[in-house]
Amino acid sequence: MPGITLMGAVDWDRKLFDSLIPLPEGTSYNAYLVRGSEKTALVDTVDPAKVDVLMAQLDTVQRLDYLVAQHAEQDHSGSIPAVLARYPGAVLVTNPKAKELLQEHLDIPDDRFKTVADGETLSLGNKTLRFIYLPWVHWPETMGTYIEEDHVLLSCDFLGSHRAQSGVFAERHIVMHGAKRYYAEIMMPFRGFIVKNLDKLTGLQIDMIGPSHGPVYKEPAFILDAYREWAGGPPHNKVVIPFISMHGSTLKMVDRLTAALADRGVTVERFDLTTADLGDIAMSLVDAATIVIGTPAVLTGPHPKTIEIAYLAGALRPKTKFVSIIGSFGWGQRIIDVLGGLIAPLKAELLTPVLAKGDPRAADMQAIDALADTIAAKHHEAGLL
Ligand SMILES: Cc1cc2nc3c(=O)[nH]c(=O)nc-3n(C[C@H](O)[C@H](O)[C@H](O)COP(=O)(O)O)c2cc1C
Repeated sequence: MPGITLMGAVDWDRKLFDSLIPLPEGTSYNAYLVRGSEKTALVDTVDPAKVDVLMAQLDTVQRLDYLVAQHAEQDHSGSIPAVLARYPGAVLVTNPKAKELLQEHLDIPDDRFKTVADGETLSLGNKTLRFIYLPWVHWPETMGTYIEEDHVLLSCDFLGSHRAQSGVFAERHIVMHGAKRYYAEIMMPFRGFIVKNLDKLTGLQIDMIGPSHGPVYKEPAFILDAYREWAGGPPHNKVVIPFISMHGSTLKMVDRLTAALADRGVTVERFDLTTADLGDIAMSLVDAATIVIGTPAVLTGPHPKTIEIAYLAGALRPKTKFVSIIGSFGWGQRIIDVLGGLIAPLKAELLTPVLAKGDPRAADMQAIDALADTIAAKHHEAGLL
């Protein structure tokens, strides 16, 4: 797009995001240079680990009038101090909440800031930046920048993807995996805000979307539609079973439940927590109607690997309607108390758990079949099956 240049850094080698979720396709930190007839603005910077890449790109930019900070998180804001030091006359443009966070995180002096209101515009001459607050996608201060003359939306983390690639633009079938993984980990807890922010964008003509991670969308409709479905659509006729088994008893119950659900027309996605990728589990949770956690008793409670996943599910708050727990114990346990508390934020209905003492017997397997019956009936009642 004339006058708008993608800058920033592609991070092919980063292994984890938030020191938690694996990045099988890498990621990128996008900055955008917008040159108007009178002024030049840079929108966002890069993770400090890549500051040299951005600085080399800026060798072609003699004068920078504005540096726009859409988001105070360090993977976009961490190189702001270096850019401000290079351009002593540049004004840091952001919203009041982001200013507060930037000062707390990066100690930027007060006199470098200009704060903007929701909807306020900033003229660069023949290009006008309109700032659109997009709160809670995924911090309280996040905002986007709409370039009015070009109908381009720089959407911040909203609508982004974890994907490193050599080209600028997104290909739908290639980007969707990284976009859904990104949504699941970063955006899903804020589903209500996502729907509101999508509504806020509906009046705008948007011909192109430049997110802060991953490739640029030349045909933005598909990512907007995907977000609408992920955040606001109904869950699918699907049960996610994250499980672990030390000696095989819980595994037998998981196998039985998988088969019984398949017989009843319910899709199952299983994750053995000894090897499963947290990002894959998070993606699977996006549209799961039901979660069943499988665990043996370990040191009174559930296996620690299932504690992590129950906590994560509770924190990510997918649109899950039903939950249950299956597993095996030896002599005494508090599995339901512990896991039940962790998944409580889901506000899902707890279907009667099945815990076998030792190796599961016929009665335990019948209880598993009954759980499958209940799940199928619940999905049917909810109009999913
Ligand atoms: C390290 C360890 C700790 C255990 N702690 C408990 C416990 O606190 N309470 C209990 O009822 N069973 C406990 N057990 C027994 C297992 O829960 C039991 O053997 C169960 O059947 C194992 O299921 P699995 O075959 O799916 O691993 C423990 C087993 C192991 C190996």
